Amino acid sequence: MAGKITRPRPNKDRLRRTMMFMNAQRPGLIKDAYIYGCDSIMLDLEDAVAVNQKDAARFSLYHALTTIDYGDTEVIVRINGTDTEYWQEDVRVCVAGGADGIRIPKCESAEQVKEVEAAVEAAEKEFGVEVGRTLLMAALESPLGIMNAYEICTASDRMLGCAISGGDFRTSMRVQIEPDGIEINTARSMMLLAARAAGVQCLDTMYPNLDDEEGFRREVDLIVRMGFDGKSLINPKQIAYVHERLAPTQKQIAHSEKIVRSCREQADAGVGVYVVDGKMVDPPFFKEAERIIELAKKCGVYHGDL
Ligand SMILES: CC(C)(COP(=O)(O)OP(=O)(O)OC[C@H]1O[C@@H](n2cnc3c(N)ncnc32)[C@H](O)[C@@H]1OP(=O)(O)O)[C@@H](O)C(=O)NCCC(=O)NCCSC(=O)C[C@@](O)(CC(=O)O)C(=O)O
Ligand SMILES: [Mg+2]
Repeated sequence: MAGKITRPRPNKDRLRRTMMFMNAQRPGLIKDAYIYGCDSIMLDLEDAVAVNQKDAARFSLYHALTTIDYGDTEVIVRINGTDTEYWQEDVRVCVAGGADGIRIPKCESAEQVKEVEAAVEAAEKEFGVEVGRTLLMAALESPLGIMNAYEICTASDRMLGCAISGGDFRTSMRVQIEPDGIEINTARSMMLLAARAAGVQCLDTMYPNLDDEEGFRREVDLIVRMGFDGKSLINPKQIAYVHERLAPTQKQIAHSEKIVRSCREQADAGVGVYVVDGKMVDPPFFKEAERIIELAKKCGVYHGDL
C-alpha cells in the first residue's frame, strides 16, 4: 500500500510501564491513542470485540496499523485464544500490518506459545517481514497459566514478557477483587519469580473500577513495591500515576549516583564493601544503583552526568 507506515524494529527491553487496552474496532479509541503517552497500546481483538464483529475488527486493525503513525508508542495486538477459530487469521493480519508484538490471551502452556510462534513465522515469510521481528507476550489468566509461567516465558526467543489478567484469573479462582489484593498476590509473586528467572518483563493486571481512584493508587503502590515493570490499563486517566510511581525518585537517584561514583573510587582503591550514608554497600548494591540510574534515564527524570 502506498504510504504504508513502517515501524522501527521492536525492542524487547524497552520501557513498558503502561500498556493500555482498546477495542481494535473502535476508531474513536484507536485513531489517536498515541497522544496519551502510554508506553504501549494494546489493540484488542479478543474479549472487547463481540463474536459477530471479529472480521470487522480485523479490518479495522489492519487499517490502523498501516495508516496511523503511533510514533514511539509500542503497538501490541491481543489476538483471540488459540482454542478459537479466529487466532490464526488474527496473527496474519498483525504481521501483515507490522504490529510490534502479539499478546497471547489465556496462555497456559509453552506449547501454545510455540504454536503462535510458528504461525507468526509463517506470516512473516508470507508477507516479506523480517523473520523474528514480531515479539510475543503471554497473558496468564488461570491457575494453570501461573503454574507454567516459567516454561511459558522461556518458550520462545520472541517473548518480551508476561502479564497477569485479574478478571479471568479471579473468575477461575472463584474470588472477587479485594482492596489488599489477598486473592491474587500469591499468583503475582509466582509470576514475578518466573519472569525474573526467565529474564523477561512482568506486567500487572488492569484495574477495572474506573471511579475508584484511591483503590487504583493503592494497587499501583503495591505492584511497584513488588517489583513489576508495568501494568495493563483500560483508560488514559490511569497512565500518569503509574509513570510517576515507576520512575525513580530524585532521592533514589541522588543516593544511587553516590553509590555508583564511590564504587568506582573504592574499586580503584581495592575496597569491596564500605558505607554510604550510613548503609553498607557491596556489589549487589552497585548493580541496583546502576539499574536505577538507567531506569531514570529511560523515564526522562535523570539530569546528572553519569
Ligand atoms: C472503559 C471505557 C469504555 C470508558 O470509556 P469512557 O469514554 O467512559 O472513558 P472516558 O474516561 O470518558 O474517556 C476519556 C477520553 O479517553 C478516550 N479513551 C477512554 N478509554 C480509552 C482507551 N482505552 N484507549 C484510548 N482512548 C480511550 C475516550 O474516547 C475519551 O476521548 P474523547 O472522547 O476524545 O475525550 C474505555 O475506557 C475503554 O473502552 N477501555 C478499554 C476497555 C477494554 O478494552 N477492555 C477489554 C480489555 S480488559 C479484559 O479483557 C480483561 C482481561 O482480559 C485483561 C487482561 O488480560 O489483562 C482480564 O482477564 O483481566
Ligand atoms: Mg481476560
